[in-house]
Amino acid sequence: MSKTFADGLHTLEAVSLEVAPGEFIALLGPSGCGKTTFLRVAAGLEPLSDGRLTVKSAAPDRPAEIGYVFQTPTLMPWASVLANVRLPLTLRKKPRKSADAEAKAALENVGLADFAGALPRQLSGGMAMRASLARALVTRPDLLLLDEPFAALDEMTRFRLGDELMELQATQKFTVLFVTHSLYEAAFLADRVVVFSPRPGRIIGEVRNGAARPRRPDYRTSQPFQELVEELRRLLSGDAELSSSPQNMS
Ligand SMILES: Nc1ncnc2c1ncn2[C@@H]1O[C@H](COP(=O)(O)OP(=O)(O)OP(=O)(O)O)[C@@H](O)[C@H]1O
Repeated sequence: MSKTFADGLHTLEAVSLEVAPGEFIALLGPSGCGKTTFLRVAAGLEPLSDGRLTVKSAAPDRPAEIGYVFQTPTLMPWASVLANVRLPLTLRKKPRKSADAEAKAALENVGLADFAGALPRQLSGGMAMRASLARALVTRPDLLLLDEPFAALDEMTRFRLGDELMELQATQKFTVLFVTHSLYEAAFLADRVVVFSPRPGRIIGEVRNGAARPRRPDYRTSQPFQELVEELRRLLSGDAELSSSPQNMS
């Protein structure tokens, strides 16, 4: 698929990617190469200029369900955490009682069961991101799109949320497209890291990580992990804007 915006900006060029159900894909690339645009196209928020993109549903009787997590949690500040997480179900006209039950279960899955009645401003950054994740998962999506979800968080919280995301995916089996600037985060989380060129974004390579998932935190200090990061660094070398310093390790 390719994407050129109305103002003529050619953003994605002949991107071809096939993703298997349950696969965890990390998208890496220099700033402005079109990673967010790629997610927006996948979510149906942005039309394509050329080519096609299909998201298949796991169930034959309904269209594919897609969840989207943004870099900032984008919670409604006036509504409780429960109401925020319930929102996608409310928009689907799900009866209140079952919507509440499902939203509570989603909050429990992300460790926020005790904060259902809290307002977003009462949450830490990591907790707000957990609530955002619960809101995206409450519809049980086939495909979860995450756009640098942990970028604004401190390093320990990034580590913890990465571990938790991996656990959630292991039990709920959704497919993931995860945009990040951190090669460490990509190498830790993904089955496959797809690397984009500078704009117009093309796929210039991909690195597979066959380590069993969910990976334990100590995988981050293992030799295979370090080698994978090096391979990614080599693939990206020359991309000055790509952050690859150890403090971004996740
Ligand atoms: N609606 C739009 N109209 C015109 N240009 C746009 C639009 N949305 C994004 N762009 C441009 O497309 C290019 C790619 O943007 P995009 O946000 O997809 O890149 P990115 O790889 O996610 O960047 P970053 O890593 O900095 O978040 C940028 O130059 C951006 O300004």
